[in-house]
Amino acid sequence: QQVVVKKNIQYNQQLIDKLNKPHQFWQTQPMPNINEMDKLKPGPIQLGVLAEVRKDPFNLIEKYEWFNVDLRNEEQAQQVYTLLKENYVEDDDNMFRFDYSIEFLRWALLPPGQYADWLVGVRVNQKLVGFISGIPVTLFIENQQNKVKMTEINFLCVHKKIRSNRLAPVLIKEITRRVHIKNMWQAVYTAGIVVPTPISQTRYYHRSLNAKKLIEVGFSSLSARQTISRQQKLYKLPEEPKTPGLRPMKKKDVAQVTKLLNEYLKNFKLYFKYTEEEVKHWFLPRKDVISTYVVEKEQGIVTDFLSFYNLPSQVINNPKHTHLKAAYSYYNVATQTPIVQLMYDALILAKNEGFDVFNALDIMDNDKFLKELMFCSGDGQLNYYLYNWKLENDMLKPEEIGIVLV
Ligand SMILES: CNCCCN(C)c1ncc(F)c(N2CC(C(=O)NCc3cnc4ccccn34)C2)n1
Repeated sequence: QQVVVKKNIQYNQQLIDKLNKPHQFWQTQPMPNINEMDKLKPGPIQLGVLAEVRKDPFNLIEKYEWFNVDLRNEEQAQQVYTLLKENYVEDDDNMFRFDYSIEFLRWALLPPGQYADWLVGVRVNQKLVGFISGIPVTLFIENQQNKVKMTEINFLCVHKKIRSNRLAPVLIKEITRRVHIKNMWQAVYTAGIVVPTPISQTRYYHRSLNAKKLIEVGFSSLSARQTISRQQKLYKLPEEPKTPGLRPMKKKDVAQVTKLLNEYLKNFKLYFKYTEEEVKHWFLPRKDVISTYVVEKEQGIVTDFLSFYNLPSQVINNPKHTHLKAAYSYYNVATQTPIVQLMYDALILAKNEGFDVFNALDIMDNDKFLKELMFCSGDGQLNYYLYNWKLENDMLKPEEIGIVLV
């Protein structure tokens, strides 16, 4: 009886702390907060000093230990897969949870130049209970002069059973230390939640490909006048794409795709510059992970390409379906084909690959096709964050964002 009372007091105290000092951890970090926005000048907020970086890992509570995950090792990859499958991001109504596959995680977390100690795990008795990842990127911020080598952070996850042990802040501090040791002082990341201080608040849009399934899993709902068959007719797509010369990307297209992509991304205020090596990694088709199609004209000239990645969600206790098959718009460059036509073909290709829904953010030029192709605005908001960097005007519009994080 005493133990229960003690636990409740402790829990209530934590709630009171949260209400009194929200974002306790984030207030200690170099992120511009409201009142100092005006006096900070654009660029790094704190200048890092390599000599001052802690050489040893942060302390963990009793029995917990740091563990560098080797995703190439089948058993360790399984452990990360299971931790995420059971404990990663869910929607607000806890109906869906992301189910990133092992092959997807190898694609997302083993790019060229990756560091072995940037896939950070925490274990208790050989069981993985916490994870956070970083990959090296070169980000252009607001102009060509700000070319910043930094880390892209993702997949922060703590096992449901040990939440509020304050493990997440330690995972963030530890990966920050491992990035600082490499003499890098900035980071870029996204999250569905709002913590200090977003640089852009983007929205998800969804295009139905399999209306019946979306209703059966509760992703979509029918209003009074709507019926399933009317919805199916409304969202019906042709069997085959329209654009002549549209075909899966091959190795021989890498040089042309690299040129098209780097040229296109210069239009935005936040973008990566890709080497051919990186284009090979991020765009060459991988079954059930990434699909990329190019438009080849006469003499083998590639004028456009489209790409989308495969991120299924587990449907939590649904009698009929275990998964929602979702394709997510990745990067699309249309220099000759109208963007609406190119993306209409993307919907047809995704439907033919078996997807139930096609998701896209309102970033880059996406708002040029979202309405016309009957995307619906979702409840999901995705916030972009830059760690230790002050922008010229604090915020960027979604259409100024040129990076997609998976
Ligand atoms: C770097 N990482 C960012 C990507 C993580 N991504 C994809 C994400 N982050 C926050 C979201 F709000 C979100 N949404 C997609 C939209 C959506 O489909 N909402 C219904 C739904 C179906 N399955 C799930 C699983 C989790 C959350 C919502 N779900 C909303 N996507």
